[in-house]
Formats: sequence, C-alpha cells, structure tokens
Amino acid sequence: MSSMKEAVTKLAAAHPRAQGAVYRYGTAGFREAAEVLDAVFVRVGMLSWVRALSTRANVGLMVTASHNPHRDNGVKLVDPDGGMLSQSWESFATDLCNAQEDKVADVLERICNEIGVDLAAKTPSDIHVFVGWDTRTHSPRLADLAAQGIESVGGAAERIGVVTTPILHHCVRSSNMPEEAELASVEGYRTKLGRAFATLVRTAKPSPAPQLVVDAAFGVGGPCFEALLASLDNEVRPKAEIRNVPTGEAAKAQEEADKLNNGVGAEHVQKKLLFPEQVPNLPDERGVRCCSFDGDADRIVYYRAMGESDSLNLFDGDKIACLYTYFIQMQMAALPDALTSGVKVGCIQTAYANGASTEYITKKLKVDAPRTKTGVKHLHHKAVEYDVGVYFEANGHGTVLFGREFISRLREAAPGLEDDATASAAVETLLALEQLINQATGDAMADLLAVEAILRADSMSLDDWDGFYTDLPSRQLKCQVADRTAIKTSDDESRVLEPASLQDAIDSLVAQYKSGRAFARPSGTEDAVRVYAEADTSAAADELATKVLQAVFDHAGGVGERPN
Ligand SMILES: CC(=O)N[C@H]1[C@@H](OP(=O)(O)O)O[C@H](CO)[C@@H](O)[C@@H]1O
Ligand SMILES: [Mg+2]
Repeated sequence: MSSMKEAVTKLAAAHPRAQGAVYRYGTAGFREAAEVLDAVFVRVGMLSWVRALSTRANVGLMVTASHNPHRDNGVKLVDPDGGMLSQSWESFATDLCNAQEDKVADVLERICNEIGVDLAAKTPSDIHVFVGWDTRTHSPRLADLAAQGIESVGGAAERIGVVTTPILHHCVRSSNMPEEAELASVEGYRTKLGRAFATLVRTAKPSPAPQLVVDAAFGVGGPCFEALLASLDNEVRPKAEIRNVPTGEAAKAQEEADKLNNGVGAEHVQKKLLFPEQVPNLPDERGVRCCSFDGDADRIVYYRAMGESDSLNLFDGDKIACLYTYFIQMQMAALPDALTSGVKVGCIQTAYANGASTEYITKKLKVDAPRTKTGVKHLHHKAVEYDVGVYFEANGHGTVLFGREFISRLREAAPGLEDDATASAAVETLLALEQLINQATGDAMADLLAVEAILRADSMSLDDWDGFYTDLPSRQLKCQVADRTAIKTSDDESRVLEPASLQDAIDSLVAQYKSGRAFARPSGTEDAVRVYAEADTSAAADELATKVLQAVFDHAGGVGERPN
C-alpha cells in the first residue's frame, strides 16, 4: 500500500462516520449536527485538494452552517472562480463521505482516475486550499480536520482564520486572477471594498450619513464588519452601530453560542417577519434603518419600524435586487449607445420572489426576470448568461455579476469620455460597483456598503426605495415529514410532482384565494418541508400557507403534531 493510501485510510479510520449516518450534499454543501461531521471534514478536505489539482488553481473550504442553530455545522466548497463547487462534483463528495472507512482511499482513487488526476505526481508548490471558519465553538476543530484531510493527500491548506463566507470566496477568486492576486487576503478584501465604496460615495452629493443599526446575529459578521468599518476612511464611513456581536470571551462562549441565529439574524427577520432582539430599540429608533446579517454574513435584509404600531417594514432580497437593477439601468441610460448596444441586463429570482417585485422588474424597469431553483448556485449559473446579471433570493442572498467583456469595454471607453461628464460618471460608478459588489457570491457586508452608496448617490430615502412597489402579503412556514426526499418537484420548484395528490390539494387551495400562489418543496439545508404562500391580504396569505402546510403534513407523512 502506498504511504498516501495508508495516510488516507488511517485518517478515515481515526474519524469514522457517525453510526447510521447518510450524508447528503444539500443546497449549500453538507450541513448536519456538528458532532457527526468529523468524517465529512477529513474527506472533503481530501476532495478539495483533488479539485485544486484537477483545476490547477486555488480552491476554498468554509466551515459554517450559516443560518442554522449553533448545534449544527457544515462545509461549503469554493471553486477557483470563487463560485460554489461545480455541481458535477457533488456526487463525488457524497460518494466519498458515505464510503466505508477502509474504502475511502479506493473511492478517492476512482474519482482521481475518472477526472485524470494523479495524486502521486509531484505536488505543485503554487496552489493551495484556503480554509476559513466561522465563530461556532466547534468550527476551529472541524477546520483542523479538513486541513488534516488536505495534508493527508499531499495538499497545502492555507488557514485564513475566522472569516465570513464571502471573504473566503473573495480570497479564492482573487488569488486565481493575476491582476488581483495581491488582494487575496482579509486585508485585501477590506482594501478593495474600501476603495470602491469611497469612489461611489465621493461622486454623491455631500449629505450626512444616516444612522444605521446592524444586527450581526451573534455570527461571524460581527467581528468582521467591525474590522471593515474601522478600516474605512472617516470621511465616508457609514454611521453604523453593530449589535448582537459575540464578544469572543471564553466565559461567555456557551451563552453566545446559544444566541447565534436565535431570535436574531436575517433568516429570523425575513421568514418570521419579526424584529430581532435589540434591533431597533423602540420607541427611540422608530423609523431608523436597520439591517440583519445571517450567521456567516452572506445574506442581508433591511427593515425599519413604521408607524404607531411599529410594524416591520421589510426590504428583503427582492427589494435589494430591485434597487440594484434600477440603479444600474440608470447608469446604462447615461452611457452612449456604443457602450450599451447588445448589453444584456437581467435580474434572476426564485419561486420565493414576491410577485410584486417581478412585476416591477419586468414591467417598470423592462428587464428580464427569469426564475431558477432555490440555492444561489442555480441563480449564479443563470446570471452569468447576462452582461450584468443581478441575482437575489428573497432571503437576502445575492449579488450582481458583471461580465468581463462589458467591464473591459467600460474601462477602455473611460479615457475618451472626459468631455461627457454624465457618461464619464456613469462609467466610473459601474466600475466601482463591480469592485464593491462581491463577484463570487452574496455578501452581506459588501451589499450593505453598496446599498448605502446607492441610496446616497441617488439621494434616495427609505420611503423612495420602499415606494418601488408594495409586496404582496406572503407567509412562509415549514414542517417535518418522515422522508422529505420522497417529495419531488418540477425544475423551478413551483409544483410538486410526487406525491401527485399533494399538488392536487395545493391547486384546489390556491384556487380559493384572490391573487393566490403557493408551493411546497423539501429544504436542502434542514430536515423540513417549506411552504410559501401569497395572497391579497396578510390574513389570507397566512391562512393559505397554513392550509398548504396541513396538506403537506397529510399527503407527505408529517411527523409530530399536525400544524394548525
Ligand atoms: C427558502 C430559503 O430561504 N431557502 C434557503 C435555504 O435553502 P433550503 O434548501 O430552502 O433549506 O438555505 C440556502 C443556503 O443558505 C439558501 O440558498 C436558500 O435560499
Ligand atoms: Mg449564509
């Protein structure tokens, strides 16, 4: 047996799979209770190095379970372009993680043979796997297991420490681009965002920065955003106060771990339509703009408390997407035809997008709004078909991808536009947006700065932004069933194909509600079936959602108490 094979087998045996566990590659990678993940981490560590070798480039591995409770952890694998692991590799990851301990080396060999990688060949010295982790108490240990997996197959792990998921994506992407390689670090990330943000703010009419309260969900976004804010020039720094930040003190570790994503964070606000703890402090902060990150800071939603009843006025991912699309279209309109001819702008959504947002994008802005399956990997793949591809999930996960060709066109045209101040400013703005908005993945911190910069540049108030359109009332619920994988949906997830009786039930419920729309799909990140419903009033949306949830429970083997 070769020494590498021996090392792999030894490591796999030292960190066996949990008894009875079947690991599934979900919407964003593996995600389970932290204590059953040891085997997954050593194995995905190995696989990440094979991916690096097969692409001859740096890749990344992030330890996080994002918006899940603290008991869970997970892994997100990042490809050389900064995107999520190619879907064609997901089955390799699944096979490797579910292999018997003494078969791990064989499965790895089979994968290597299939893709033409020779693990025994001389190790290239210039590539590595970036490993980052969030603030969960078990994350450093799992990151270490991943690094051991990488090293067991002769690979190099570059530990970048406690970072948000988007910082890790940034490092991977930049490190593989010669012109950006010097920015492939946490400091480089801050430098890049700081520069672009300052450019955008300086082109705006001077106005005092509005008060902003940030809920960091007791996740990794707290310390990372504090550091980013501190690195910005005084002159442009947003007046942001960050709350729900873990202190990092050992004595408070458990207490703060319990608070992670618990009654705080983007998921709580967007799904439950409730304010998080501490944000805003009412009644003093009535009307103040607030935003929430999720646990690994790749999502953001804005909101404020409105009126005497302090109701929640939400600016979700759809509204952020509309703000971006509106602002980009405005810059496009200021460019000479030669620069925009043939340029395609699109705004990609999922079935969770509020119907009113889709109508605003297609009818008001006259921009394409195709829909894909849930999960940013699907949105991302569609967005690259456009020269400017805005994509967002309603939950606040999204970004804007600028095509290389369009950016080169803008860069080349810039010097010749000096006599046309409007066009020149629009080019500068678009180029700065491309630098600020994460080109690899949704990024709460980058999106916060981009939203703030756009609102300032366009002298827009929250009322103006809110007035783009009024959300159709909607409600999201979830329940557990015996086997959620038994539920099969159509490609865009808007219809259940199996069990057929469930879709029949949903159809007949939807027909009873004005402007009704509803669908159910198995979650890829939680052991739950999710239900979404829209109708003409909040009460009707709530009722429709509940009835559809009951239908799921009845037709798909609900467990526990029937929802009512
Ligand atoms: C309705 C919803 O918000 N679903 C989320 C959630 O996926 P599910 O497959 O629905 O659990 O987590 C994903 C990863 O963070 C995110 O991409 C997606 O939008
Ligand atoms: Mg997340």
